[in-house]
Amino acid sequence: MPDPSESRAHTTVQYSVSRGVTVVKIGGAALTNKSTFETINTVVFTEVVSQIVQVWGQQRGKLIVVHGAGSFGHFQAKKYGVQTGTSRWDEKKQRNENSIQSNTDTTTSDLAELSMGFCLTRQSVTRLCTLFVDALIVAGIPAVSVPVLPMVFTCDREPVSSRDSMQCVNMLLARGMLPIMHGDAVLDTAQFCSILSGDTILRELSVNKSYNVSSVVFMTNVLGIYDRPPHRLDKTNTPPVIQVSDMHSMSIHEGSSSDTTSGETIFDRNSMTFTHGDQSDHIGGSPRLLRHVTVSKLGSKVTIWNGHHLQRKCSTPRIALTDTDQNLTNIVLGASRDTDVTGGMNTKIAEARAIADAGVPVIIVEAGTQHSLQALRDGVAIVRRIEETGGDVGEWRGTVVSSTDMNVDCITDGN
Ligand SMILES: Nc1ncnc2c1ncn2[C@@H]1O[C@H](COP(=O)(O)OP(=O)(O)OP(=O)(O)O)[C@@H](O)[C@H]1O
Ligand SMILES: C=C(C)CCOP(=O)(O)O
Repeated sequence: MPDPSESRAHTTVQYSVSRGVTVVKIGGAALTNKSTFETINTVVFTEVVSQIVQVWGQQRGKLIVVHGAGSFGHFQAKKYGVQTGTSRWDEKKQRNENSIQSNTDTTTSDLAELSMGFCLTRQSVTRLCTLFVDALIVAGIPAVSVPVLPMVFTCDREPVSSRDSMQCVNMLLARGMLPIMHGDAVLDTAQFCSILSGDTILRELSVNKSYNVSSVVFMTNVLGIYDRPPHRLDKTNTPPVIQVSDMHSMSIHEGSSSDTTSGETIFDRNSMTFTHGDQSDHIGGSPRLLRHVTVSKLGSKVTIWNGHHLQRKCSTPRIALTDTDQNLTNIVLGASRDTDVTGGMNTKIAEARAIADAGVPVIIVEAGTQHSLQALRDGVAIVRRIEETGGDVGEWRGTVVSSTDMNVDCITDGN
């Protein structure tokens, strides 16, 4: 899409994006108190804003921020089934296909209800976005909320966006402004509406060739990916177990029946490698933080079935695992919260894998910490160091997901 204002000579400063753009997702688990309806985690929220202010001089024109929903949006989406849209009725119809009962009236009122759920979900996440953007503006950052609704729609929950549709984000970067996007309710061509997770927006931005994305940072409420759920909540939920040591394909079964996006995941051990952190990463001798997850495009034969009842194949995201560390036998992913409609850590790892597959290194780090500040300042340097030292990054704590097919040195650094 041509930009009329770009074709005229003007005196506006054009910010260079030669170094590459950093796309950061601030997870809802960090920004909000996820278990209490529409509440902010003020400590982390304030620290996140402060860290953006600290890096702004260096990152102006090279930073895109996406935030998650946390205790905003998920509750409404769950209540009204926005994530599954009309597909749940199609499923029901299929199951009852021998029934002669007409359901036209039900469908009309159900659609009205679903529409209302769509509106309420959007309003809720917009409220969080307004709080976040307001805080950034008060702190002196030219933050601009960019809704995904007109840019991205989904087809069977898979995002569809054109290169041009995201042109506006590039124009904001070039003008030295900070685009703020967020997970949202979007229109779906097959099932009326759907939910687009902030995690998936990061994948869209990274694989969309309109952007020169050099690194992606997922900030959440834990240090990174652990070999088992780091929180008590997850342990009570019958977590799925991935048998990485198994010679054959492995399967996991999600524990929570109310999570609308969880299902069965099959992992192929031939294309992901894990490197553990050192002993200091052990918390009370239990969960171990993974420092480096290596993704290989080769042999990544993986399938995810979305939804317990749908049993339908989805082309992405795809995850694959390989164990080269003899100490590691199981990776356990906690079932996502009952109120969470976007799949929790499972979705994050799947999207991180897809992004790494596209050649962009990913960092998963705890928001509002010295580790997130370091990742914001120079994520590529962290990835390089991990690649070069095999996992030794000194005091830094987090998980790097990168591709074995990717030469990190090739990522341009204009400075
Ligand atoms: N093996 C694991 N390693 C790390 N975290 C895990 C693991 N299994 C489950 N988790 C949970 O995943 C949660 C983070 O995922 P979640 O999707 O809630 O984060 P978010 O992206 O910050 O939130 P939102 O989706 O609302 O934006 C953590 O709180 C952690 O307890
Ligand atoms: C509207 C919703 C629920 C968006 C979900 O986005 P996420 O929290 O980034 O997964």
